[in-house]
Amino acid sequence: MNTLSVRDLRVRVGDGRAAMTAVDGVTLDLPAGGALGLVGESGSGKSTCARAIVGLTPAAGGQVLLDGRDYAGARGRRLRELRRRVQLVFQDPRASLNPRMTVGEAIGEAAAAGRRLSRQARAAEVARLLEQVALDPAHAQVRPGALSGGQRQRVALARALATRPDVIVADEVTAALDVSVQGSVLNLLRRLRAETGLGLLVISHDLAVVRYLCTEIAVMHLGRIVERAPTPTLLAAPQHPYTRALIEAAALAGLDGEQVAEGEPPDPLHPPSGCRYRTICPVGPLADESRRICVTLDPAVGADGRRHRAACHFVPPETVV
Ligand SMILES: Nc1ncnc2c1ncn2[C@@H]1O[C@H](COP(=O)(O)OP(=O)(O)OP(=O)(O)O)[C@@H](O)[C@H]1O
Repeated sequence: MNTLSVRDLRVRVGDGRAAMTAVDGVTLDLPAGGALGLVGESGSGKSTCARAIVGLTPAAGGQVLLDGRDYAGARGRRLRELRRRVQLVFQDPRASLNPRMTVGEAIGEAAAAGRRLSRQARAAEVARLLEQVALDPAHAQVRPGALSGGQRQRVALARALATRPDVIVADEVTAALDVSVQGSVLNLLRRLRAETGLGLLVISHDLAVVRYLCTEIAVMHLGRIVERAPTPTLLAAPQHPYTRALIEAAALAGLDGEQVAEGEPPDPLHPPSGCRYRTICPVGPLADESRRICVTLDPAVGADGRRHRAACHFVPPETVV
């Protein structure tokens, strides 16, 4: 059974001439206790997707299902329930932790949301959560400004755990940290998942991060999922040219896929006309785009050598939802 299922999610951002579809029909499934990675270069729409899942950005269409119940467009009590069950942890905990609250107050407030806890029970819960993220319970007395980046991220995770969520959406949670502490936060996430049975949706531009944490990876490009497969399969036998480019770039950069090797990412406001993968397509650029022949192995679109349609997607066999 999937804890979290996202169906055909669409999100529009920006206004007027700058309006664009940042998330364009995304479908994802996170099994209970599973770990799914969402990778793609900067601007591909990963964070917008995460924000829409927890209702921070309105969806223009689609469903966000938790145990089969749709929370897309939820308000009031249902929105609070969604945000209790799906916790979003951001790249920069300074932005999400109130600098005026002590660590204990921030975690205690989350722990007490929606249930009655005595002062004593709240303090005990804060201490338990701090221990769970490998911080000394004495940290409850300090403010976030007195902590290191790695410690702050642990506090953000403790606060997320305080609501007893089914899923944590970890959006670039190690990107702002020193390399020396990135590993310990990744280990913590892995341990928490094993200990608590939490589902993890890991959002990162860094293939090494999702490879380490996730059993399955979905690749996002210009607002769409272009490929999804179990981690070893995706890394060993990528089907989509964009996935291949991402993996090649990661190999060049020591498995950090920040920049696809083919140059600048396309401008999402003005996506390429015709086939959006033509620059990385195995066929290569064609003078006359209307004559592009699809060489994918997917019998529905390419094995018979039919032409690409104007906005054709590369559809690798068996891997795309
Ligand atoms: N509120 C907004 N107003 C206008 N454009 C937006 C807004 N939010 C996101 N976008 C645009 O939507 C696209 C997707 O952005 P998003 O942050 O989701 O990508 P991302 O893959 O998470 O990249 P990054 O890792 O750099 O954050 C980008 O082109 C971005 O500029």
